[in-house]
Amino acid sequence: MTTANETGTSQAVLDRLKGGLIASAQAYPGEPMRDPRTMDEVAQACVAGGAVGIRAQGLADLALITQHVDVPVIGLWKDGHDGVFITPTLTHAIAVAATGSQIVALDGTRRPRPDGLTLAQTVEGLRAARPGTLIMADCGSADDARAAQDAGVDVLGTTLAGYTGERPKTDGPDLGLVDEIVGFASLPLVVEGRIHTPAQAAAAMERGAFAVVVGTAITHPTTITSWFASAVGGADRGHGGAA
Ligand SMILES: CC(=O)N[C@H](C=O)[C@@H](O)[C@H](O)[C@H](O)COP(=O)(O)O
Repeated sequence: MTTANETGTSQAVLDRLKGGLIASAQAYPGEPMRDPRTMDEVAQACVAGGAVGIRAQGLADLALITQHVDVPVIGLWKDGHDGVFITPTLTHAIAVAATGSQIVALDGTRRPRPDGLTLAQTVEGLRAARPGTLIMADCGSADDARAAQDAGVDVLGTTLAGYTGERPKTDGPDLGLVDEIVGFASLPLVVEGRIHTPAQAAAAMERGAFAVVVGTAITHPTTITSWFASAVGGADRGHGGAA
C-alpha cells in the first residue's frame, strides 16, 4: 500500500509509465460492477497482471484505488455523457487531484468548456491549486493535441478520437492519428481508445506511443462477453454488450 506522496515526483511518475500498459477500470451508470470497491479490486488485479498504471473514474473509486495500488493513477471524473464530460471544469479537476491521483485526465478538445474557462486557464488553475499534479489532455484530433500542447498540459491522449466528430471511429485504435501526433508533439502521447488486442497495443507502441491505455478489453466483462457470444451465435440469448 502506498500513497500519492510516496509515488514520487512528476518525472518519476512518467518514468514509471513509459513503455507500459495502463489499465482503465471503469464501470458505467447502472452496471452491476458500478461500485468503488469492485473497481478497486479490478484495479489491483490489473496491477498484479503487469499494468504499470491505472486509469479510473469517479471520486469514490479514485479515493480507494489511490490507496491500494502501488502504481501511478490517472484520475478523471465523468459528468454526463455528451459534449465535454471528462473532468469538464476546473472544479472537477481539483477534486480529482485531491483524491491523490498523480495524473488528472481532462477533456483536451477545443470545444467550449462548461465553466467558460479555456484549457490553458484550466491548466493554470489546477497547477496553482495542486502543484505537482500532472495533466493529461484527452484529445479527439491532431488539432486538439496541438492546442493542448500549447495550453501547457503534460501528457497527450488519443482518448476521444472517434467520439468528437473530427475523426472516424476506427475499428481498433486510430493509428493514423497516432502517426500525425507523433510527427509534431514534444509531449508524451498515450494511445487510448479501442485497443482490443495485445497486437493492437504493440502496434501503438511501435508507432511511437509513450504508453497505452486499455479499458474495455481488460475490465469490461459485459462487452468482452458480448464479443464471444456473438462469435458463437448466442448473443440473442443474453442481454448483449455495452460497446
Ligand atoms: C470515450 C470515453 O468516454 N472514453 C473513456 C475514457 O476514460 C472510457 O470509457 C474508455 O473505456 C477508455 O478511454 C479506454 O478506452 P477503451 O475502453 O476503448 O479501451
